[in-house]
Amino acid sequence: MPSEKSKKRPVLVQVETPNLIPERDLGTIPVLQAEHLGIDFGGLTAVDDFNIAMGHTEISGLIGPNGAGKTTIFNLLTNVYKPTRGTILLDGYSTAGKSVTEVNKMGIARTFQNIRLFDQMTVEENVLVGFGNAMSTHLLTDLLRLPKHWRQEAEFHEKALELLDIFDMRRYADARAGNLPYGAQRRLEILRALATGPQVLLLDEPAAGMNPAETEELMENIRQIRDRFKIAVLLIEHDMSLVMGVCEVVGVLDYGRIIAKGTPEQIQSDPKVIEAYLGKQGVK
Ligand SMILES: Nc1ncnc2c1ncn2[C@@H]1O[C@H](COP(=O)(O)OP(=O)(O)OP(=O)(O)O)[C@@H](O)[C@H]1O
Repeated sequence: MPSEKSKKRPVLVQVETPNLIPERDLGTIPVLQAEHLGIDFGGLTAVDDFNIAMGHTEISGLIGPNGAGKTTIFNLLTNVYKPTRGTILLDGYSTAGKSVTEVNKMGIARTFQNIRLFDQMTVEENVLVGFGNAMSTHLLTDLLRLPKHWRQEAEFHEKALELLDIFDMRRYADARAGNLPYGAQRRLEILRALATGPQVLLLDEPAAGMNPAETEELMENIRQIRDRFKIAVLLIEHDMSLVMGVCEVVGVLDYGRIIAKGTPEQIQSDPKVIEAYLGKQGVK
C-alpha cells in the first residue's frame, strides 16, 4: 500500500500535448524531452511516436505488458539504439550522434533489468567506477589498482560511503559485489548510476525480486534520491504498488505506443489501460 506521504500528489500541468509535468518544475526547460521517437527492427516497429517531457525533479513511470517496448525506450534514451525517427533533448541539448558514454556524461544514467555489476570488485569499487565521470582516467585507475592510494583519496572514499549510506550499505563497502544478496545488488546498481552524477536516472525494474517491505523502502529511497540530488527519475516497473506509490506521472505503453498518460489515479481507472494491462496484471 502506498504510504500516506505518497498520497500527496503534485499539481500536474499540461505542457505540450501529450505531456504533463509537475507544476513545481515549470519555469525551467524539461530536463528530458523526446519527440516522435520510434525504432523499427526489420519489419517490427518496437516503439512508435513516443513523446515525453520530464520536469527536473519529476518521478515518472512507464508500464505495459511484456514486449511493449519499455526497455527499448531506455535503450533509445541512452543511445544504445539509434532511433529510426524522432529526437531526444537532454536539458535542451540533442543527444543525436553521441556515444553511450557521452550521453551518460551529458546526464543520463541507468540501471538494467538484469543486474550488471562488477562482481569481482568490492562494493565501494563499483561506486568508484561510477565516479569515473568526475575523475581523470589516471586517477580512477590508481584508485582501483592501489588500495593504499585510494584510501588516501579521502574525497572519493567519503563520497562513496555517503552514497552507500542512502541504502544503509556502508557496512558492505569492502564486500565483493557478487556476494551481496540480490536486493542489495539492485540497490548498488542504483548507487553506481547515481555516482555518475546524472540529471535523469532511468531505473529498469528496480523492485524486481524484492519483497513488499523492501519495495516500500525502495519507494522512500527513490523519493530521498530525488529530493537530495534534485534529479528526475523515470522507472519501468511491473510492481504496481511501487509505480502507483512513487510516480507522479505514469505512461502506459502497448505495442510500442503510449495509450494513456496521467496521474496514477487516472491510469488505474482508465478503461484502455485496464483492458491492455492492469486487468491482466491485477493491481496490488
Ligand atoms: N535488438 C532488437 N532486435 C530485434 N527486436 C528487438 C530488439 N530489442 C527489442 N526488440 C523487440 O522489441 C519489442 C519490445 O521489447 P522490449 O524489451 O522493449 O519490451 P519491454 O516492454 O521492455 O518488455 P518486458 O516487460 O518483458 O521487459 C519486442 O518485440 C522485442 O522482441
